[in-house]
Amino acid sequence: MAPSSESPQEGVDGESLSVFSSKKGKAFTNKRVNLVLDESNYLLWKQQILLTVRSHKLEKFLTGSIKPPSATVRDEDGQVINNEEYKDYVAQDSALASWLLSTMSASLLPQFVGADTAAQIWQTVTKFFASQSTTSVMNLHCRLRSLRKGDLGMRAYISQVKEVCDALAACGSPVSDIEKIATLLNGLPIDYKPFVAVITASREQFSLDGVVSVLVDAEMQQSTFDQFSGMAMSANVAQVANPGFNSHGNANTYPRYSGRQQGFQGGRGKGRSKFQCQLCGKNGHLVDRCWHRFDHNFAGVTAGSGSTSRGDGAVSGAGISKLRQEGVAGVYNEERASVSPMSVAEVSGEESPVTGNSVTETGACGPVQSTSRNDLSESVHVEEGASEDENEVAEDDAAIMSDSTHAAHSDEEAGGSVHLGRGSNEAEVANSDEVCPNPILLADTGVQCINRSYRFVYEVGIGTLINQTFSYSPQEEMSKVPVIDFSKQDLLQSGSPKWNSVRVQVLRALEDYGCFEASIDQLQELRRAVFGAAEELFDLPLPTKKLCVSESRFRGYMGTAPPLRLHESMSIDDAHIAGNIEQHLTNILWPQGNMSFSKTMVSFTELALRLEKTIKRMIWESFGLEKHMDELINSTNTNHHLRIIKYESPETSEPTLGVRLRAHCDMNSLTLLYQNEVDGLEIRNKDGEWIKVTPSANSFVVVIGESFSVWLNGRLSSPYHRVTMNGNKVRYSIGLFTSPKGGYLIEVPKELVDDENPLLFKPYDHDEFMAFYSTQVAQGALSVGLKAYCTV
Ligand SMILES: O=C(O)CCC(=O)C(=O)O
Ligand SMILES: [Fe+2]
Repeated sequence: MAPSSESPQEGVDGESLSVFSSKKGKAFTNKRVNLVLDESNYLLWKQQILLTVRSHKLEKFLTGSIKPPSATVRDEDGQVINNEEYKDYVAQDSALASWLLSTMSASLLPQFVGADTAAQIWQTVTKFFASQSTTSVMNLHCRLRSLRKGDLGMRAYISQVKEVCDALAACGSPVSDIEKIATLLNGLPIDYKPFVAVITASREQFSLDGVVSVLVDAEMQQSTFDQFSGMAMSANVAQVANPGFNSHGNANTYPRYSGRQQGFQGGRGKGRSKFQCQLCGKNGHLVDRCWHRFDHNFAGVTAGSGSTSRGDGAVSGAGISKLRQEGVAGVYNEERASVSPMSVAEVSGEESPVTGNSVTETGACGPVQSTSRNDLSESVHVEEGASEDENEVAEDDAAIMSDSTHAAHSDEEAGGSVHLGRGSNEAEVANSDEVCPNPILLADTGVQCINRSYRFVYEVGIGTLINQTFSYSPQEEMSKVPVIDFSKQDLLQSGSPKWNSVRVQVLRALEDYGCFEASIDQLQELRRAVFGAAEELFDLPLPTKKLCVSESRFRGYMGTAPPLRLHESMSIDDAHIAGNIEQHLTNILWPQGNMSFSKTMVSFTELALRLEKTIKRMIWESFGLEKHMDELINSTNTNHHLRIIKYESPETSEPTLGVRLRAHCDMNSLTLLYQNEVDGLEIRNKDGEWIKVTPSANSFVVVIGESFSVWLNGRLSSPYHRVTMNGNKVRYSIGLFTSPKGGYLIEVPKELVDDENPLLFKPYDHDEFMAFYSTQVAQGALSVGLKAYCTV
């Protein structure tokens, strides 16, 4: 006979009742939080408690909004009997109350004497900290106002601001995002003025995370620029391409430009929609730029998603499954899921969380003279300081002024060894008889981590998987650009196992680094001749070299300008066209002829071109764009620009010791670089660390450019790179830079657009963009980079 309540369902809803079972209560009391409440950590404690309690649907017990059922009920005979539901209620409430007390430090416990229910305890704790807070609210506000960055690192400074804001929130005096932004900006040194101006003058308000992102990048730029004596910080502004704003207030005059503020938040990958922070769950930034990260304890919370975040930055519960579902590549573990502080884990191949289209690390460096079309077609080298001679470029300013978009994302996957099976998609792989990748691996450290191959299969859904074993070691993976062997490329047939195997590696390398080393045996045979020719060229008298001029800016000879003579280059457009090298280079420099020079450079160009085509084809195939192949190949068949660069050995007294070519992204589609034995190229990885590229004698370094990234709707990103040199040897490098041909509209293939991956970029003409870009730069405006230029 089921007892009926004396006052049936009073204040008790069925759903809540369902958790009253003592069984569940028991499970709940076992739930541990890793933080003990003391005088200093109320906010963190409260977060954890609330999330845990909510996940058990017991919040009403805390707030007191649930009323206990009647203690007695009448049975069918009208006899008063004890109400089982009441007993359950008391059991549950007591379990919660005692659990709450167990999360408090002993010094606080006396405050709770007499508080018997969860609601009473909650009230007491809230009051206690509120009353404590009132005494300190004023102090905290004063402190907030007086915070200054000073010599603190940017992250430490942001952490301080956050701490005080959190303390204020804990005292019931929350600080709005606008106030937080104002505080952050207010405490910056004068050097950051240009950035502050950009943020405050932006038509669309920056989000807090956007500001954090800008500041973190600004600091990095600052340190890059510190290496250049006498360089005005304001010069950097020109690189802060925040759509919708420029120093002349006229960036939006360009008709196709949307003016939407997406600067500082662009990024790499599939689509804005998935660009979601793993910590706070908000869209538009990833965890490394999340305001919530800036706690001492790396606290963060995904309130909306119901995941619990702990003081050590752990993300658990729903957070884990969310990360896993989305293929986030941070190292995590079921029990103690921690996202590495520096891990800007790629959420399904997201676009750069860091700088998007806005902040470049390069920095503008003074006026650019030419504004004509075709002036710049790859990374744009900008002069610092006026050079008297049109053909002379201040050496360190072969500084590159590109619409740099940096992809600071980090896939920190620890390793294991994976054997890929066959299958056309994830499901097939899973059903395959062959070994299929496991989504979770156990790394050497014993920590579970995401298996990159699994994610790869899942995301790319490639048609045929190759039986291949990949082994991962985190150290190796993050410290060295991948090397891919193309030596048998002539034997490679699209679709052959060898081809597919290389293709997989290419895609992965580009996803992870935006570049790789392509080793190709044939290159070794050309090596001596190539660098002999380069030496011969730059050894020519200056007046002879200056004979090589071009209508295009940054073509022909660009020499060094005093006082620093550390960089010169010779460039030729359309190097792939038969006879161009001989006609426009050799015959000018050596009127008497120089067959061996021509032959060497032609052979080199041919080899590079073959490789370039192979790589492009592989990329398109990886994204299922085969049917566009002819069109795509055609559109990039021209505009192969060959540049031979000489980096003079540094002089020890030289103030800019180190950086020879500033950090930049290439704006063209693909760059192939070949260097002599003197290393110097560095690539910035997803963790923001510079890693040395030490290519072998038979390797090209292949770097993806912005244009390709746009074409692929943001699927791959162009990496920052730079050249640093400290030795006493001369460095030569030769680059083949491929750009889309002018007059051709680069349009994102419809295969790359769907609900998950909305169209990010409008069709654009590369030459038109370059003309627009160089005009902007010449005007000293904030440069709108390629992605901002054609963003939807
Ligand atoms: O010399 C090198 O290795 C890099 C050159 C480069 O990045 C460029 O010219 O865009
Ligand atoms: Fe470059």
